Amino acid sequence: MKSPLPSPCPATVTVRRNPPRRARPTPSSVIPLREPLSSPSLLRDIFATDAAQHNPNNAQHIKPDDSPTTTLPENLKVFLRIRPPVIQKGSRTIAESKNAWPKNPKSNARPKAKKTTEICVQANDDLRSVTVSTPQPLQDMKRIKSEVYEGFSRVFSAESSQNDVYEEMVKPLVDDFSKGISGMLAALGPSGSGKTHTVFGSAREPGMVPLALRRIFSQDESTAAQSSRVVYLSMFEISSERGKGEKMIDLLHDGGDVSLQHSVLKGLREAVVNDVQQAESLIAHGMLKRATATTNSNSQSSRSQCIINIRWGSKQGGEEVDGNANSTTLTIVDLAGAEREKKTGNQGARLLESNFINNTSMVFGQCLRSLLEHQKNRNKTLQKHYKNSLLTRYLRNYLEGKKRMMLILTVKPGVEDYLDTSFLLRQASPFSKIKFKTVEEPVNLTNKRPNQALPQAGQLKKMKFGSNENSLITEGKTDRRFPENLHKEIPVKAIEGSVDQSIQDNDENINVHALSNGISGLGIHENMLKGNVSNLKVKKDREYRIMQGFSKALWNVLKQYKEKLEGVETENCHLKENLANEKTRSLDLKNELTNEKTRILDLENEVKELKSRCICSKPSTNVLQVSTHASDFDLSHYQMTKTPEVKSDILSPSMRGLEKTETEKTADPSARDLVGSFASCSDGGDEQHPQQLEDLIECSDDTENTKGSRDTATPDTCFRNKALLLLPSNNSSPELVCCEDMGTMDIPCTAIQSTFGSVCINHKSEQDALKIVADVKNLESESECELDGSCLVDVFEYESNGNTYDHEDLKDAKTKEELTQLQNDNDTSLVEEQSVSMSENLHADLKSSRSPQNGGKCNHVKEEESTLKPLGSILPKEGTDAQNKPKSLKVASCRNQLTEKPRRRLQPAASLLLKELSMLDIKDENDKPKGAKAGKKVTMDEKSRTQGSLSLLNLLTKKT
Ligand SMILES: Nc1ncnc2c1ncn2[C@@H]1O[C@H](COP(=O)(O)OP(=O)(O)OP(=O)(O)O)[C@@H](O)[C@H]1O
Repeated sequence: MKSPLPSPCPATVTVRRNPPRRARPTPSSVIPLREPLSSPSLLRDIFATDAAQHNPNNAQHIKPDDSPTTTLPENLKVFLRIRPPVIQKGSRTIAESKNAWPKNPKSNARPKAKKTTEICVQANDDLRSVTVSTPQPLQDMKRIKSEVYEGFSRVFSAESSQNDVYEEMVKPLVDDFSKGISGMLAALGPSGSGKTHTVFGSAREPGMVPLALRRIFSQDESTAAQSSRVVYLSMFEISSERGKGEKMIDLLHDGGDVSLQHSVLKGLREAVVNDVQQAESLIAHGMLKRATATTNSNSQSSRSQCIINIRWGSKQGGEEVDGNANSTTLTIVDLAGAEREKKTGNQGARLLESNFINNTSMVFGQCLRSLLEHQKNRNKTLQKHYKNSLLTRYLRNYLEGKKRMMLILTVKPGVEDYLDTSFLLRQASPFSKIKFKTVEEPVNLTNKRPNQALPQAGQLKKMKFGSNENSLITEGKTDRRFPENLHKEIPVKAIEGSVDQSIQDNDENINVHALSNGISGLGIHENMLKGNVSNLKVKKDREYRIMQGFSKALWNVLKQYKEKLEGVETENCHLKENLANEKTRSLDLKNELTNEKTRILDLENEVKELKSRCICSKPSTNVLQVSTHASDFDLSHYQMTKTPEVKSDILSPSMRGLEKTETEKTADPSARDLVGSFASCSDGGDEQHPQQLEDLIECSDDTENTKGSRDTATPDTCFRNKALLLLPSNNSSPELVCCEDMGTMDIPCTAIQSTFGSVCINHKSEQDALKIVADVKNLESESECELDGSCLVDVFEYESNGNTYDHEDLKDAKTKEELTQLQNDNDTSLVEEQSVSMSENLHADLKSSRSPQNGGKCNHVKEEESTLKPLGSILPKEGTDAQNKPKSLKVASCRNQLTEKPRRRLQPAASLLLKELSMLDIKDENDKPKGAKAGKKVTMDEKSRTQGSLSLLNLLTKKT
């Protein structure tokens, strides 16, 4: 029945998966290829075994000593079985027809068998590897022609019989089981691949379970120890509970729900099996109860994981004596087959079942993968995947490599099953590298291990003599039936008390004889009591050691905790101290903060007080008098009346902007329009000078630094609220020049104090300013004072302080005579000195400010040119001969300042002095007119001069 493999694709390759191991296989993993066993050969083997067991000297299978055996590490054996392909034959397949096990009556429907001729899996000649050919449609996509999976202990082809599988796979397991080594065989594979067929088989082709039972019983019957051994059989399934939880059902006994608690099955009853027939009938009974259903893949698909346990027991005096849960067990697991939803088309409850099945298969695989990775790299922790399903929890010891297990993978060879097959092989073939290092205690078939077979002291109370039928497993221990009179607890207690006393006294020789005498009436054999006593002693001793170890461990743990506690307490103390310090610090800081706040408040109050004082006093300082000439603008004509300190401080920076070389001066006609915004403070008093000085310096510096960019910039804000009144010395029209556009400038007031008195002018527009100028000029013309040809201009800067100044006050301005009167009141000598020093300072400043760095040009002036307006263009000209008709003006501060403060005496004095200077006509001295007339005039003038003015004149004359 060979089906042709698909033709190889030239563009594809063959991939070798899981290549053969380099290490030599362990002897136990080498399974000699044998011919299928015939009945005679089986019998021969059985007889050989029996002979060995009969002959006490032949220890081939039975170990004489009771010591635990540590087996060498061996690899997990992974077998692969390829089931025959499904060939449609009527409504039944050939394979199905062979399966003669009783079917679950609930599932009668049969899926449509697909007719298939193409196969994708084929066992290789070495019988240890398999080649999986990629179906033609998938070859181009996967670019793999075929995959070779290696490392199997044996690959069973579709032609292999159940006996072949048994001989190669299960027989060694059963043999080891007979030796007292537990083992487990699990069948894995997709749905319908033949797991159940392999495990249980059919009447015609019995599977591994019946074959193993036959083997076991055939051995048991032929041994001399027949009377001392009992085979217990249990069978249960783990299925999904409506897709939510998992439940365990005892398949051999009706209505028995089983639960797993701490690796111990509760509620599972074992059946004592005496012969093969009984065992097979029990299995058949369990199979009928097993949950199955019809799916697209399998007409009788298992919907649960089925576990069969075959356990060795012992008999004493013709009655079975329970061992314990650790007794040798052979476990065979038939997992439900993984399903693809697409393929099975499951829905509803079936789909939930399918999810559960797939999940269990997945967890099973995860456990083994984790074990493999852990063994490959010990640094990788062994993941506890086993917790994720009931089956893996139950099989934990096997899945963690503590007990020996085998795997049989079943696959379907059809092309349509390629995906399932290749997936399973890829996942499971590496499991063959898993190693087991099992520690097993061999079964003493000749009853040489009474401690395992005999009941323990604690169980004696429960022991009841009874029939050797089914026994109920409770917490892993089987109840035994003892005679009723054993319920008399006095002898039992006497035994226990005696043993306890002996252990306490460390008395090795327990008076078993006395004990046996004490209970001789019960008919219990002395040997049995001896065994029990020694067993009890060992147990007590073990418990004592365990408790000792436990108490030591507990003591160490407590010690560590105590140390930790002490450390924590010390740390706590430190933290508390730190906290206290921090609290103190925070309090100090709070106090400091409060003090600072108080200080700030005090300072604020002080500032307020000072401000209020400043507003009240409003001294009009920094009045600059500038003398200019219409034809030749010369800074030397500018003079200023101001205290020397303030003048030098404030004017110097501003004057720097006025630097200009002589050539440029003449070349630049705008020089005559120069507005020296020699700003000064009028309301800050002496305390505010520094700030304003800074502002001025800033302006000047900025101008120097950003010379280019300032051309297009807005006027310097430093000169906001500043107005300049220029009266040229050539008696041309006075010019009012503002630093900013008067139309937009928000000037609350401008106060101009003329030399004839104090005037306060409130104007908000250019027109107002012009009016003021006109008014001042009128006043001058009306006055009888002599004009000396020089032009006195005061530059006044004010700041809005809320005061209002009435324009009409200008009319109340005092006449020049009144001013002169005031001037006379002043200390003329002081005035003269100050005037001289200021004049000198001014000259010095101007000279120093004319540096070639800025080409002698006044940057500030340049900036302001666009916004400054020559007064000549907006004021009517009153005269053309400036030399003959000099005019004098003064800009004054607010009225309220004048009322509070005495009038400035320096200004009139300075004006007078300047007037005198102008009258001197120093220039004319060089070409002094000859004659008595001229000399006479001079003499007359000299007479009218004061002593101070004379000295000043002398000084100036010397200078010039
Ligand atoms: N090696 C084989 N020889 C003959 N028939 C086989 C073989 N393997 C499987 N079959 C048949 O194939 C059908 C499905 O097999 P089986 O029920 O054992 O699959 P399964 O893997 O247990 O499926 P599921 O996981 O769904 O229970 C059965 O009718 C069985 O008789």
